[in-house]
Amino acid sequence: MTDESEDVLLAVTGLEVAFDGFKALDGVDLSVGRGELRFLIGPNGAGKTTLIDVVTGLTRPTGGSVRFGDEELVGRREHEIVRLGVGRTFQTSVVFEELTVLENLDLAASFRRPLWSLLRRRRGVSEAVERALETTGLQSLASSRAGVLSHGQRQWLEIGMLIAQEPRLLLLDEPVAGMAQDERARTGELLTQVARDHTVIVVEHDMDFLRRYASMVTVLHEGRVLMEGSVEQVRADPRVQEIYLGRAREEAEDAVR
Ligand SMILES: Nc1ncnc2c1ncn2[C@@H]1O[C@H](COP(=O)(O)OP(=O)(O)OP(=O)(O)O)[C@@H](O)[C@H]1O
Repeated sequence: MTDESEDVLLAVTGLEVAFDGFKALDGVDLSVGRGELRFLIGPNGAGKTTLIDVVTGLTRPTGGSVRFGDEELVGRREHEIVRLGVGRTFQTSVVFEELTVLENLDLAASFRRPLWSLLRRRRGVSEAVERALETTGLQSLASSRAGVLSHGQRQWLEIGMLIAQEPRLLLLDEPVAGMAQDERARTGELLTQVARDHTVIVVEHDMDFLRRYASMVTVLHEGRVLMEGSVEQVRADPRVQEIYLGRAREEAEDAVR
């Protein structure tokens, strides 16, 4: 999927991040094509969140480059990167509980709106918000307070808030963590749907979820890309079985079978 002729949206090259001499990222190369749904896996401390933090401008790398289309992202500030069309979710929620679902979406959409359009009196729901409501299936909850949503609905709202900002690239950090089985399935469908119009990178550990919804997987280990491939290739790789699952191979094979 990532041969050189492909239309690449995100090209990470030789990325390095050091924290007090410890290399959290140690020469990461990663190329993600337009419209791809890419899964990123790796054991605790592999550098997944650090990679997302660098792409979104939260952490400054000590070396390397992050190209997003024609733009270099390294050296840019977080809000500039959002404006260029990169959106992310955090492991902690950013939803305002006292506001309704619709108000949360509207507020999120306003982050990318130019100032003049915020000052202008707006009527009704913007197209971007309408689309986000529809995609996430939250229409019937539009006027409910976000505080009453279930864990899954809240995650969908957060994804909706990203969509409302009309990004070209979405980075999602463990979107199904803590979800019940039916919510996971709904989230998998949602990601598949979102990936029809966006490029999506998802950090996710759950092998069962990957088996169902992932096509291309990148495995990070100790700050480097260990391998890339289909879910089947990744599952079959003995290095992944050993390091990713962090146990004896025999035990790991049972776990991913
Ligand atoms: N601000 C920081 N200061 C010092 N060390 C850090 C900092 N942020 C991350 N690290 C270290 O960098 C390494 C990579 O961390 P990171 O959070 O990116 O891993 P991860 O793959 O996202 O892991 P997890 O699955 O546990 O979230 C870890 O060893 C972590 O302790």
